Amino acid sequence: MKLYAAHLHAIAEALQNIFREGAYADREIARILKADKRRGSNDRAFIAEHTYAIVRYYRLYAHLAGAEPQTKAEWWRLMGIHLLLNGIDLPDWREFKDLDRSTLQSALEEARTDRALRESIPDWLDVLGEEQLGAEWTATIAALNEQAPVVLRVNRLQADAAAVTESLAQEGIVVEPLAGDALLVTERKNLFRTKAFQRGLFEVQDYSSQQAAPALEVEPGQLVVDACAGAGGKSLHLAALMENKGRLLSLDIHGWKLEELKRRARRNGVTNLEARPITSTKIIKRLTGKADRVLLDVPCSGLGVLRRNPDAKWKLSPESIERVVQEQQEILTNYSRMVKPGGKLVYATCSVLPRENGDQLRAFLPSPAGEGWEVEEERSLLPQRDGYDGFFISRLSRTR
Ligand SMILES: C[S@@+](CC[C@H](N)C(=O)[O-])C[C@H]1O[C@@H](n2cnc3c(N)ncnc32)[C@H](O)[C@@H]1O
Repeated sequence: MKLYAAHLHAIAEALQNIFREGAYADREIARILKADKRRGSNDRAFIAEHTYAIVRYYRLYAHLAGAEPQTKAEWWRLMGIHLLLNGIDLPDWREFKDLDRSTLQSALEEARTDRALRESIPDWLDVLGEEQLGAEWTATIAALNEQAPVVLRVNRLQADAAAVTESLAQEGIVVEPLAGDALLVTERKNLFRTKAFQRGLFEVQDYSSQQAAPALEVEPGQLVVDACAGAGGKSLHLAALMENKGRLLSLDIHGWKLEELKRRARRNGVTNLEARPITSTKIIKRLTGKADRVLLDVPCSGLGVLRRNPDAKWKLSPESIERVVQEQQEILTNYSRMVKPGGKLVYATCSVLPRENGDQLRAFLPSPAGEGWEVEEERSLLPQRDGYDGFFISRLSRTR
């Protein structure tokens, strides 16, 4: 494989911004790719793939390099280590002069005996993961370091699986049916430029995440509240399941996320959705006892989606997890009031930690707010077992 210095410059710049300036990996990679319009799709794929891979294995590579990179030359050395360990021969450039594959391989063998180092995660996270998941943690964290499969959800308001498959095939993109409305993309391509995407025939959504909206068992005509709607991945799915009938209220504390949701709703042909920012407790109070269904896709550590956001492991801390656990309990306590007797609620996270998942239900049920509630279903999806993002989906019903 021929290496281009311009690509490595771009990767080094992205890494510097992610690790030293606190940039989010996905946004930084998008920015870097946009900055030079002359690049072809292979160049873009190379830059994105290797930047993500280095973010994923940053701790391990820094260990092998002997220090955390600060200068440009040190970032080049780290990239050299990554490329060599992935079987890519290095050109005779001065930045790579003292790197040798067999020396690196033996250092790697030694490092691999330490799980936190091998999986490139902070020590505190390794301790927490084992405490929370026991023997399952080793396989879970290894699976979370793999590349995520790309999955689509057919937008049933405007198409069916056959129409999406056919439209994508015309643009050279092959998909395979999974279950439900999910299609697996077998080759990485820019899906957002396709006609089918622009016409709102599908959304890109992980298979695990696609299980959340159906779990709420919505019916056309109901009043459904998506209380942590964000940019609306699950709201769009709920609208499709409601067949655009009834009322879907999409709430979030961040109005700017709802602006994105509205754009997506228009593209998806959704007509029964109202997006409202939560600016005070009034909106929740007014809905007390009114909703047939409430989805709580709560903020979480994101530990189930490390495949997609590998930089999260460097941005999380024990304190940030504590804070989010507190917020989740508050949201469950306050927002469950919106459900009417006989109604249902789904509590979901993209975390693998029981602390953010089942434990939250166990804390809620005996509390005053949990009176009259029952758990109907609880599912923990794990990447090594189920093949997709780590997710937790539970359905509760309000009996009185
Ligand atoms: C996991 S994300 C939601 C993702 C979204 N449901 C989707 O499918 O695309 C959690 C969302 O909760 C929002 N949030 C955080 N605290 C909140 C609160 N107290 N009330 C409502 N939304 C909140 C965040 O802004 C974020 O958009």
